[in-house]
Amino acid sequence: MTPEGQTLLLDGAAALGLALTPEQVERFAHLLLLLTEASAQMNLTALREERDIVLKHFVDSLTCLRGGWLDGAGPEAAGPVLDLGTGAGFPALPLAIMRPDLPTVPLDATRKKVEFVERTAQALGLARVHPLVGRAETLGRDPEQRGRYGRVVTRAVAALPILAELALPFLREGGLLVAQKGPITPEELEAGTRAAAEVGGEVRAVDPFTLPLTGDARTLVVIEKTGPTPERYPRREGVPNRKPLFWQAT
Ligand SMILES: C[S@@+](CC[C@H](N)C(=O)[O-])C[C@H]1O[C@@H](n2cnc3c(N)ncnc32)[C@H](O)[C@@H]1O
Repeated sequence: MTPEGQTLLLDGAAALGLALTPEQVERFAHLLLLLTEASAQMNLTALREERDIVLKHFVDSLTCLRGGWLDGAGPEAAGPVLDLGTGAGFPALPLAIMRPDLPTVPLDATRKKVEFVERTAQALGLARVHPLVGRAETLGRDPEQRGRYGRVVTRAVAALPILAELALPFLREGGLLVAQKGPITPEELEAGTRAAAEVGGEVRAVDPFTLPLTGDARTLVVIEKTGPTPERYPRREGVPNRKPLFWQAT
């Protein structure tokens, strides 16, 4: 990582109230190198410039720590953290760099992305990261996965009603979905609120903010699992996206 990239990382994290240790900066630099090398070989992420990766992947991922919603996750009684639709490992890998104590499960339907996340977590010495390949619709019905997690994080994956249907089955009651999104319309929020109620959840917080240094609009939406998810959810693969609950697919 160039000195300019390191300054952006430190400034962006500081704007979120996070002071990075030299070891964390070193791990982010290593992640940047591995991501850049792998992106030359396969279609992992659209971002190629160091500035974009640092701000729009690393700092953006760290915004899942806003509000302290992930506090309390991790111990056996609270349950691990699932990153639903992790892609090249966002937010899971930056989160694990900040919180190596948290058992974190990055999940994605695309095997080559999950293999990249697994190799990278090993190379960075992030021993509590255990990636999983598969569709959320199917894994959310697997008795080993359903109700296993204390938190689900998810960034840039789907509209809120779809996320509610895919994520809530994985959570224990009292667990939280922390969804990192761009700007959210009142219609999407309304549909997400109704979908959450349908699958056993309630919206706890809607936190609009701007991404440090870029000024891009972001929203953190937090949904608590307040009751059981009915057996019929999630619906079979592809249906939540094609026919989102209470929402017109675009
Ligand atoms: C736009 S990418 C975002 C990746 C990453 N979260 C990020 O912010 O860079 C969406 C990812 O979600 C995954 N995904 C979408 N729907 C999924 C599902 N139903 N089950 C598992 N993975 C899914 C896709 O394979 C893709 O890698």
